[in-house]
Amino acid sequence: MALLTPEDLENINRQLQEADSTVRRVTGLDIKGVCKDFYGMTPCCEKVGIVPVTSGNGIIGNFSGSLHVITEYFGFDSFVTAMPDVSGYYEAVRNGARIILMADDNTFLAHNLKNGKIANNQPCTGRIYAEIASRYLKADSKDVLVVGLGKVGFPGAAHLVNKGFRVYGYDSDKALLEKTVSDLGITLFEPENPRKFSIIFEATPCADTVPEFVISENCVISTPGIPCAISRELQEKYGVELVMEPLGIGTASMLYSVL
Ligand SMILES: NC(=O)C1=CN([C@@H]2O[C@H](COP(=O)(O)OP(=O)(O)OC[C@H]3O[C@@H](n4cnc5c(N)ncnc54)[C@H](O)[C@@H]3O)[C@@H](O)[C@H]2O)C=CC1
Ligand SMILES: N[C@@H](CCCCNC(=O)[C@H]1CCC=N1)C(=O)O
Ligand SMILES: [Mg+2]
Repeated sequence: MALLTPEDLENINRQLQEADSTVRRVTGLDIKGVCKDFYGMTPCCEKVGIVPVTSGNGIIGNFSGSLHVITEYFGFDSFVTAMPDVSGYYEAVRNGARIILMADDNTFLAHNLKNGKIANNQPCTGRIYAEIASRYLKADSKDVLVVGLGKVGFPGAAHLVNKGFRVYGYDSDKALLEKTVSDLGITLFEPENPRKFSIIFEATPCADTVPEFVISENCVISTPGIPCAISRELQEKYGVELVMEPLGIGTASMLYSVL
């Protein structure tokens, strides 16, 4: 499980603002606008209780604090409980939380206590980054390259198929790639038959997973993957619109999905 580090989350407010301006350039909407359109709901100050969890690798510095900044940025009223774990959950409910946000090393959830809806960060992240990529105003076709078909990438690829895009899929795990190609009916991307894409979605825990020969001028690379899928040098050489942010866009997607 690729866990966030406190460094990934430094100055999350600036990272969110930078990502928001890229999303606005790419789609014509800000992140809130994409979430509203995608989920058909808007928040009206729901109270969010953020509960730190000490299991496994334990509390990650900046994680709860970043969720506080992120929830407020998207118009929610949030608080981080003083206690972690069960005591923290109790505290959140007693203090009027409508939505609980908490994460162990394997699952990061949002649970709306009022309507019973529950969300998992991995599919919510995959879908929202795929949705942003699919709304690229300057796309030259409906062809999309998806690199990484795991817990985040697969739901994103499935969403793009449902939206009628022609998905070319790649994953270093050949067995997984073969299964996904047949399950989703997508096209196997073969690096030996290079071609360029104006829309690329990446969700892997490795750097430099998008090769130069698929990058077209001013293409969008929408990637929750950490570390970054392309080098700063390639980003500048091709004027790539890079939609990449470590926690906030995925969290917004979770919250809107449980409204
Ligand atoms: N920015 C955000 O909001 C979030 C980011 N993440 C990050 O997204 C990434 C993916 O997360 P998961 O889908 O849960 O991981 P996962 O392990 O379920 O899937 C990753 C997939 O990438 C493939 N892969 C690894 N190296 C590759 C390469 N060089 N080329 C092509 N495919 C390669 C693996 O075979 C695997 O199928 C992780 O870095 C995780 O930290 C996860 C959740 C939220
Ligand atoms: N238990 C810890 C949080 C652990 C979060 C681990 N999960 C990730 O790092 C995932 C979530 C989005 C991206 N990666 C705490 O409460 O401080
Ligand atoms: Mg994110």
